[in-house]
Amino acid sequence: MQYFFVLPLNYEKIAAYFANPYKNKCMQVFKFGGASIKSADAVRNMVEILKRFPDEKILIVVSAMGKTTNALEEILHLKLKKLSTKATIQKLYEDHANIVNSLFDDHASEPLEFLQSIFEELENSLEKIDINHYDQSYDSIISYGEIISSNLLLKYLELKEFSITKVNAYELVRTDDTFRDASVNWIKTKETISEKVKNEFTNHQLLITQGFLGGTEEGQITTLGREGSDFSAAIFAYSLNAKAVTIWKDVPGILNADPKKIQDAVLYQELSYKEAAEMTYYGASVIHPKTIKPLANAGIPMHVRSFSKADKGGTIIHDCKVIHEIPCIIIKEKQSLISFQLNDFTFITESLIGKIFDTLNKHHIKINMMQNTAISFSICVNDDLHRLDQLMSELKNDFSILYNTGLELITIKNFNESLIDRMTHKKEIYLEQRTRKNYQVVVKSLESRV
Ligand SMILES: Nc1ncnc2c1ncn2[C@@H]1O[C@H](COP(=O)(O)OP(=O)(O)O)[C@@H](O)[C@H]1O
Ligand SMILES: N[C@@H](CC(=O)OP(=O)(O)O)C(=O)O
Repeated sequence: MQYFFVLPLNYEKIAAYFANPYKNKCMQVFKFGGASIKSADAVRNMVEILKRFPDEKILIVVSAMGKTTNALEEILHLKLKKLSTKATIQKLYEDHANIVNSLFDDHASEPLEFLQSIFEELENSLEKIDINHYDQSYDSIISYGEIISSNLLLKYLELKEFSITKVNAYELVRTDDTFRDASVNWIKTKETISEKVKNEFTNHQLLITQGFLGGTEEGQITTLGREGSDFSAAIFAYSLNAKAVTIWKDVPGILNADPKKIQDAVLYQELSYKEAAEMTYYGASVIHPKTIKPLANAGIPMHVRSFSKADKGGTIIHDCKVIHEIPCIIIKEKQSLISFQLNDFTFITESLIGKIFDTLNKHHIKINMMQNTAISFSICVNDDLHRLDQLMSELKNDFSILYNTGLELITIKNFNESLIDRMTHKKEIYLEQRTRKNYQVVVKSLESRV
């Protein structure tokens, strides 16, 4: 008699191992987000961080400076509403020009020329946007933030005599044409990145590239979803089988709650990939939700460290067995609750739910929480007016639709009753769920009401 043993296999992990069995011991990926390059002083601080690693080959992934992406979104929306964009563009230009003048001093003329020409290009691109192709127009405009920051930082790091060159993520991270939420073609991306980047590292200590951006086979720029630069760092690390990724943030690392919202939050020194992925799934905005998977599959550790206290270790996310029992609070803002109902006492059936799911999928809307009753089906999703308008106009003939905006989704892992009381105090509860370990609630703050 023959016996067959069937083992549970993680095919992606095995494929990653065979594709690249040896860690690229000499290179790592650093990601600097908007906050870490928001001013001239912040950029000088970034230089000090890089000086701490003179013997390392580092691929630097940068986001747009400060709140540039929000400003570009505002410019796009003004343009689509046929309102004047002049003042907002001028302010964005001046914010960048002030940083350039402070950083480059006597050498500012060339970066200022670059800045002028790229802002002219931005204005020309704005003339070409097409409301019928909103997502594509969005990517063509919003991508300017990272293109500007990567070029300015390259020039500054050259001035500071680093051995550095730039590679463009929109030529290397190959995606489909799902604009605003592009999917990565991992095989092509890995091929392109390893070829190009290895080549450039033979002559340079540092490479700089844009976070958040990708590109289609046809050369159109795509974006990976808001706050997607952490994911970009993971894409590059995975493709190069880097030794580690470090994300430099304005917090000491990952805490059991956002320290800007919960005063007594405590730092995790280490987290397993699973725990970290779960936190991002529920909406911990410190890391983009797609970041952990490629790193976990390739076994690459990720450090989250403070850019203002670069001597501190922060949090390491890696393959470890630690399971934290302390409560973890995740507050996801800018939520909408949409309820689909039938007015004739028809029950909500699987086929009706199926129709809602198909439409959500078509418009790339992700559900953060859901619940059904006999005659209604409710979903909590991110406030994205453009996508939600499309969803509701497509389903309005089948359902009567109620919706509330400006809500918060609060998740408490390892909850206790006093914490639930604390978190729901002065809040109106719209939807509530609990399992043995997790508590979730959709609320509206009563204090913010007029
Ligand atoms: N659990 C958490 N631990 C640490 N920071 C958190 C957590 N949840 C949310 N945050 C927020 O994440 C922010 C850092 O992420 P983000 O603003 O995206 O950084 P960057 O844009 O610089 O990459 C912090 O300022 C903090 O307010
Ligand atoms: N600039 C993009 C991508 C990004 O990840 O930015 P940050 O690293 O500053 O969150 C955004 O704001 O969405």
